[in-house]
Amino acid sequence: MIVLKFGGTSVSSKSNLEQIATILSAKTENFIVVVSAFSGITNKLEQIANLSLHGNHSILLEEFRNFHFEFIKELVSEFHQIELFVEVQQKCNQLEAICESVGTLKELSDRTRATILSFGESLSSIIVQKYLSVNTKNSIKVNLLDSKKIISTTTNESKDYLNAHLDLEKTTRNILAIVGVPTNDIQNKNYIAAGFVAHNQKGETVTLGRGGSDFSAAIYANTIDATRLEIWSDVNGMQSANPRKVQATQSLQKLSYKEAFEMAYFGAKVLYPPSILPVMDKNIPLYLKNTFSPEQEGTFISNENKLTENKIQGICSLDEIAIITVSGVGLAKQKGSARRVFQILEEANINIILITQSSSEQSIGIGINQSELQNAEEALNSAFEKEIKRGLMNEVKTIENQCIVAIVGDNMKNAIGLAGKVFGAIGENGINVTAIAQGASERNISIVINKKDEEKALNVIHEKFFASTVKNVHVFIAGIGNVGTEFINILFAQKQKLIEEYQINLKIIGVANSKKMLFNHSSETFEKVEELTKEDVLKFKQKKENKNAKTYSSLNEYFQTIKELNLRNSVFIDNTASDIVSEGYEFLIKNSISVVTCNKIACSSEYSTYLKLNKLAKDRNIYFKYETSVGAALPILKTIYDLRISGDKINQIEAVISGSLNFIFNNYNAENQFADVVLQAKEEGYTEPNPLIDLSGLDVMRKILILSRESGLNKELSDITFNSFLPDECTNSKSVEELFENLKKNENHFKALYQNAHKNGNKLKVVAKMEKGNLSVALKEIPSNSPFYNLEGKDNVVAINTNRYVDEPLVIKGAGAGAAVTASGVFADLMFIMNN
Ligand SMILES: NC(=O)C1=CN([C@@H]2O[C@H](COP(=O)(O)OP(=O)(O)OC[C@H]3O[C@@H](n4cnc5c(N)ncnc54)[C@H](OP(=O)(O)O)[C@@H]3O)[C@@H](O)[C@H]2O)C=CC1
Ligand SMILES: N[C@@H](CC=O)C(=O)O
Repeated sequence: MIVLKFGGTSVSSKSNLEQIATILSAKTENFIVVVSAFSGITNKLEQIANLSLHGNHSILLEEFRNFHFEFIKELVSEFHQIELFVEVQQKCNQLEAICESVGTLKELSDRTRATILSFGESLSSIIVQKYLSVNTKNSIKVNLLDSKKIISTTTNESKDYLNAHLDLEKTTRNILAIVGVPTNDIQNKNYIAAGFVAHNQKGETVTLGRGGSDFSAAIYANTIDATRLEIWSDVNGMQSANPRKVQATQSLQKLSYKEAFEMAYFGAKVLYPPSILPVMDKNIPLYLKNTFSPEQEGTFISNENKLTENKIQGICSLDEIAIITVSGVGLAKQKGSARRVFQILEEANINIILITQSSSEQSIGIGINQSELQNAEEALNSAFEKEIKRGLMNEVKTIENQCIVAIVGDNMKNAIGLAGKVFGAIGENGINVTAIAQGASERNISIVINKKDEEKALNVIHEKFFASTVKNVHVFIAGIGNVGTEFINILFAQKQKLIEEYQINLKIIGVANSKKMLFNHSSETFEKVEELTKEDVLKFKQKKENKNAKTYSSLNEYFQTIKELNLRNSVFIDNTASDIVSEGYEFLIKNSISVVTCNKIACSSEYSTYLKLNKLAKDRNIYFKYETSVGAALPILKTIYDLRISGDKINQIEAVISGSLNFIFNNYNAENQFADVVLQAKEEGYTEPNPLIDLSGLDVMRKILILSRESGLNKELSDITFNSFLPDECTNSKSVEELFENLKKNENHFKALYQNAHKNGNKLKVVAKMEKGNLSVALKEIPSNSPFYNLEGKDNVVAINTNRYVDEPLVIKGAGAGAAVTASGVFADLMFIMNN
């Protein structure tokens, strides 16, 4: 014989009941069907109970009656309706009488509440029984078992009416007396029973707790030694996490009883935790199935705890948690002190969800429901009043608005490094851990964190442990000019491939330019943001109308929004040349948002800033990446890092590291004008937004400064020796237009520089040097025998001498400017972060 339980949603429409009839008629064994109240009915009964205290229950009671009447009309023919109408009317009369007395006495005890709540299942079981026996397609005769009479509990204390304790022995006798000892013969004796309801020793109606219909079904299964228990709901079994909070969850095909218990206890609503024990007791296989997709495998729960290779089976959470800490020297080495704490809480009727104790024994952390915090605090402070006065104990400390994230899996036991991986993942995302608990079984690691980080933590851990889960990366961009646009092109060109081959989904969540920011949000509060499409971003770049594009008063608004969105795996990309943007890095990194930048300003400002940003990122286990700040996508910083980490020492660097200046001096000749060549370099995207930054030598100075710092020197811009090749008039230009005017005016100066070099058979190049701890930048005439002489177009070259590269330098050479190559370097930095 088998037991099946159908939840509220499964029994709440005619088509659903047809589905149930089809499922039942396919069964080859006799069965007991346990049903919940129709969807929403138990909540309605709760409201009726509460309103009856003030005599205001009539309208809802009428709704309750009408709902059942209407549903009956929909389900069965007129001939069968009368009988059911009478049943409903009788029950409603009883219910009304109870509510009236509650109103008169102005007293609503748990005993009365339990009776009121029991009407939902009482009616659903009668109505479903009728439907099953008279529906034309799959008529099934089922006998009604009166759960209220046959499920016995030991309850007689007032607080247990709503959460009664099962008397299994008595219940078994009661059930077997009716059902008989099941045999393998098909006797065509099937039953239906109300879930949730039972009676106590005094014969009063009690309930088995919200979700108790699962428990009822498990009790029936236990008592009749069922060959299986099937719990049918509207989801495909137990999921690896709550699909409302975690994207791309997976159905768990196999779980052990203990794993299922942990998952259910920590919030997996698909199964009421107490239901596990009765089936585990008799090793009865438990199936969680979807009424609306019966062909889906669902979840199979059994005694076997090595069913899957998964180290982690699921991740779940409980919110509305508070942590209360009892501490003081009086706790240490005092036998029974922990017992006293727990006893005080038990006497105050407070449920303890989690416990941690420091090994010094001087503090005990206890996780409880936030709603019980005040009572718990008062109870403990008053019980320990004397000890607190004597300084042996501290007043209890409380932390509110917490949640517990629980990671569950039998195979976590002895899985080395697993906890490290979990804490690494959440730490990298800036999530602070308030408390940790792990049972000796190692089946559950519980982490207490701030409630605001709940979804972030669940998703981060889920993405880390479920291989087929696509990891979402949330990208925030500043700047969609030359480099920024190419970056967008690369990202969208690669997006699908990254999802399919690398399980990484790059989502652009925000973009900003010098005046506006854009997020794809539907409410004013930015509560839910969706990713931006390529079209959104390009329209924003073109400054086309978009109701979501917001003019900010300061870029801090953008930074603040990024922080408040609190999305996991957040990366900020700076594709600007703005100091306002680079000033925000510290804030972002402090909030565990990695930064990728091609903007050189931060790393070439004060040494202390450069150091601080790198240290902050390292401390938070996140990334600050700026490979493209020197030589665009050429792997220069990476090479220096690799050399140094392997114990080498950078002794000298000689480099041409301005793509624009190399291009300009390669293309400037006797025939053309200097200003025109500079304009061409600008138009081709090699110069800085303001070419004066290149021509003044500042760009090259910033780069050699960054190289020196990466090589281990503590240098400032003011330490660099530099002789400008620009006439003062050009250097003092106040705008890009004025610069070009001044370049034209000073054409003779540039021609003279060119002709001098040309006459000597040399080429002009701006060379940066780090030698014996000194930095210099200079425009030089390069003779034809120099390796730099043939450096074409916008190319860069960096020659590095080290302890290992002594006679011949290590040389890195290639395109050192250009929007496309730079964007590819920015993208590579982003991928580096994702892959690490
Ligand atoms: N081009 C190259 O070869 C290389 C460039 N780089 C670096 O790339 C960076 C970008 O260069 P490029 O794309 O040519 O520059 P662009 O001038 O083409 O684009 C700059 C972008 O930054 C935006 N911006 C400016 N100020 C701010 C601000 N305060 N807040 C937000 N956004 C702002 C601009 O917005 P708006 O339109 O509103 O002005 C624009 O979208 C520079 O730092 C450069 O040094 C690095 C290596 C090589
Ligand atoms: N303006 C720069 C571009 C890259 O940093 C250059 O000319 O090299």
